[in-house]
Amino acid sequence: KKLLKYGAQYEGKRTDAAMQKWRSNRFGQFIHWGLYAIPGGEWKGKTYTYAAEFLKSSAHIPNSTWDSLQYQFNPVKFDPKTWAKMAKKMGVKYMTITTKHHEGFCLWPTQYTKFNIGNTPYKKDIIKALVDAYNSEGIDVNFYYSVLDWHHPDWRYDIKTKEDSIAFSRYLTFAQNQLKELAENYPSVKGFWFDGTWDQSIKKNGWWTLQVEQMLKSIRPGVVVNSRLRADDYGARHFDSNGKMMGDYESGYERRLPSPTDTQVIHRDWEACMTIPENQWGYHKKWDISYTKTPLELIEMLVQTTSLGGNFLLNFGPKPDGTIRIEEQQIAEHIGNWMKINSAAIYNAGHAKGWPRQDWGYFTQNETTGKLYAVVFNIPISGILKIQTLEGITISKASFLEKPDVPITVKEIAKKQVNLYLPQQSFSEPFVIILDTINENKNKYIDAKT
Ligand SMILES: COc1ccc([C@@H]2N[C@@H](C)[C@@H](O)[C@H]2O)cc1
Repeated sequence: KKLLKYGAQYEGKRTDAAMQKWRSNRFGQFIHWGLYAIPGGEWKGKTYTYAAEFLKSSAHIPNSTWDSLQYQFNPVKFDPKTWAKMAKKMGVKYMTITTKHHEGFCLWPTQYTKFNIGNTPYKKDIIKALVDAYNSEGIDVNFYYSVLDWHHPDWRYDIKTKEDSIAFSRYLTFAQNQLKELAENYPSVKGFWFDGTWDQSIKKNGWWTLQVEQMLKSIRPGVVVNSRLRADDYGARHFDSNGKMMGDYESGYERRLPSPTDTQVIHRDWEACMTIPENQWGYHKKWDISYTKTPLELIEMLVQTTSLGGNFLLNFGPKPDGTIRIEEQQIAEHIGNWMKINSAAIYNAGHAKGWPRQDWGYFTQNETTGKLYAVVFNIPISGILKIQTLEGITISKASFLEKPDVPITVKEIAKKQVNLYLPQQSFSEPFVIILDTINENKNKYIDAKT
């Protein structure tokens, strides 16, 4: 065990109300919006297939050229209420917005750099507009902030010389001032999502990452900070050199989920963030240059994440004119229709402890009432859902969440084994079954002697 000054500050899940709200939200909308939306993955007539928010590096564009995009940023069709209403209908309870991505352009009128929304034709504070619109729909707002900054002259990837060290300490002061500004000027912010913290320069300054976490929590008590901000005394990230998670939730699942049988993640808070295309966070003019996930795939990811006690953050990349592309609107609507019927299995729900992984889908369990849900994606040929129950428990009743009066026959066939006989009907969407459980009659079954 190492003695750490900048390691994990506490162990186990936070139990305060703010964290319980963050956890119970479960489903969030990620929004990546910045200057990169303007070229949308294309430069000088060439289409770049790598992530559109990385076009500056993919196309080797110098700062002077890239930064002048700010004089073109004018989302004349931007209406934050339209975005917030779409998000509400989709069923998200929180939204995470890029206040500043790696390009260094700030969507709020920061006093610490001119490279911000105030110096664009649009002028207005996009962050304030989004916070107000989403909060008025009852949706919590978190701020994504990239520590990595391609624009700022004092950014360093590594600290090799005295000059690097002097410049980078100026950068760390700049970044901390911006974060203080964000925490103070937008008091309803509920969390900070840090990115761009993988370089040596940050790993050599773990102290700063703890200082920032502590500063944010003193300005905004209850605010939630992701593990990706944090580096410890030895440069270990997300988990300190003693294996303890830093920050309030693990944010290592990016464009991937834990396996459905990963029993590690259920012990901590975590969040998976997901693109709809294979790998595009910012707007790309060409939607189908890669595979794009279907609503059903995304719903299954949301349910799988919930079943493992995590949050699911689905990304949208708005267009430079301020509208949401039609493909994303259609996916949002499909997911929203599903959530309207089935959100009881998602909101304030989490891992159903002790219930083994099943082939037909996932168990989720309401954290307050203990109500147990089976979310079905794969109906067996037999039409019988075979359920292996928790030790000592059996199922007394099963009913469809959407149509409680449609009977589902329940038959206990052996110890901890129950059959649910589904009605002969076709299902076009994943569906939820509420399971009522009782203690099983212990000596009803005889185990074989072997
Ligand atoms: C392969 O390196 C990277 C670096 C940054 C990212 C950023 N993290 C995501 C949350 C997006 O912001 C993406 O641009 C992705 C891959």
